[in-house]
Amino acid sequence: MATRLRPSSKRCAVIGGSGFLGRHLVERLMDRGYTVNVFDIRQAYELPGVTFHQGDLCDRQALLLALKEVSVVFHCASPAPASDDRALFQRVNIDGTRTVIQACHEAGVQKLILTSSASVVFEGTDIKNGREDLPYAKKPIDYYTETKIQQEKLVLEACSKDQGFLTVAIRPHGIFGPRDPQLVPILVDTARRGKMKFIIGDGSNLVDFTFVENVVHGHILAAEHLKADSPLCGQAYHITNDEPVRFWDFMSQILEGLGYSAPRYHLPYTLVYGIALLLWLMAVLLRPLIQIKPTFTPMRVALAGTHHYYSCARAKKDMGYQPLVPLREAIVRTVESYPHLRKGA
Ligand SMILES: NC(=O)c1ccc[n+]([C@@H]2O[C@H](COP(=O)([O-])OP(=O)(O)OC[C@H]3O[C@@H](n4cnc5c(N)ncnc54)[C@H](O)[C@@H]3O)[C@@H](O)[C@H]2O)c1
Ligand SMILES: CC(C)CCC[C@@H](C)[C@H]1CC[C@H]2C3=C(CC[C@]12C)[C@@]1(C)CC[C@H](O)[C@@H](C(=O)O)[C@@H]1CC3
Repeated sequence: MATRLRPSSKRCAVIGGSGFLGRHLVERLMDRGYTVNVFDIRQAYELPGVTFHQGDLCDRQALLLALKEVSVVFHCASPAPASDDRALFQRVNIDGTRTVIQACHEAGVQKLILTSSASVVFEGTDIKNGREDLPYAKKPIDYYTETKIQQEKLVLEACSKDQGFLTVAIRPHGIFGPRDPQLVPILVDTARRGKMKFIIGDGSNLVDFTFVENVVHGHILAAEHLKADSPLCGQAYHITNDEPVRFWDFMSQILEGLGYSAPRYHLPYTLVYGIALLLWLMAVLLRPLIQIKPTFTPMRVALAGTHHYYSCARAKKDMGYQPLVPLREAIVRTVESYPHLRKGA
């Protein structure tokens, strides 16, 4: 009879491990002596000691191969937030997460750490020092957020001390850092097209941006503190740099660091939001004829023109979280990591 090996507590799988956050997480886990399986729909790199399993997380059989003898699973896969493919979000973030939970049960996984998002409580209006007990957004601002809410609920509800299956959700906000395919590249592209001249609103709104290494640190702390007798079971935790910054100061520091001019002229928030809404509606109506991808989507305008920063008090108390890299250093390291995006490069 085949004997089933007891999963080692240092054997883990990273679903979405080819992505921006996932790869940073994999690298740090390796440094800390974990054995890592990556499961992703694409293989983006090779790393000695890391086993890649290419597949769709909606495919339970494919997942089961990657979860063999694994005790900890990090789930940080998602379609790109900018996509407007509702069916894809439903399939991957909701149905796929159900499949991940089912596969974890079948494989005897003990802990599941989900990368959620602080945006699950964001409805496009100000949030100042928001805590985790804020209600989920009743009117989520896009399909991404709508399905991240359902995904987080599924994972937290699956937590069962009786079954020996413990879950926790990490809610980062505005992740940035080397290799990020979103924030800096979109910002630079917008600047290169001459569209980063305007500040939306009066420019005083405070926002959290979180350096990727701090997000990774929060995930590993959560995995290591998640025990049957710990307060982490079935809970969500904000993980940010804990240094709210003016949205437009942050953008300006990145732009100027890369040699571009910072935005200077102010436009009223409601005007820009109205235009973004109109453009989005036009894009939806014209979709059968042409594909329009507006830069200033209602979501981006809301993120750029409102206060939204979150308290990390719960993570500090329950898992001893403190950001490892301060914002100033994080910005310098990020700017240095994009020589190809410098003005004139
Ligand atoms: N980037 C941010 O600012 C931010 C902030 C808060 C939360 N998050 C969350 O963090 C996680 C990671 O985000 P990221 O910025 O690294 O994104 P990313 O796009 O770089 O990585 C996501 C990975 O998931 C993989 N993936 C997508 N669909 C899949 C499928 N069906 N099966 C298997 N793999 C699949 C992709 O191939 C990709 O490698 C996501 O869950 C996202 O919602 C991101
Ligand atoms: C065109 C300009 C007005 C803005 C250009 C920069 C934007 C591309 C980024 C600024 C804030 C970013 C952000 C996200 C995507 C990129 C930005 C809009 C998220 C929506 C990505 C998904 C995460 O879950 C969100 C989160 O809760 O952290 C991000 C919020 C910030």
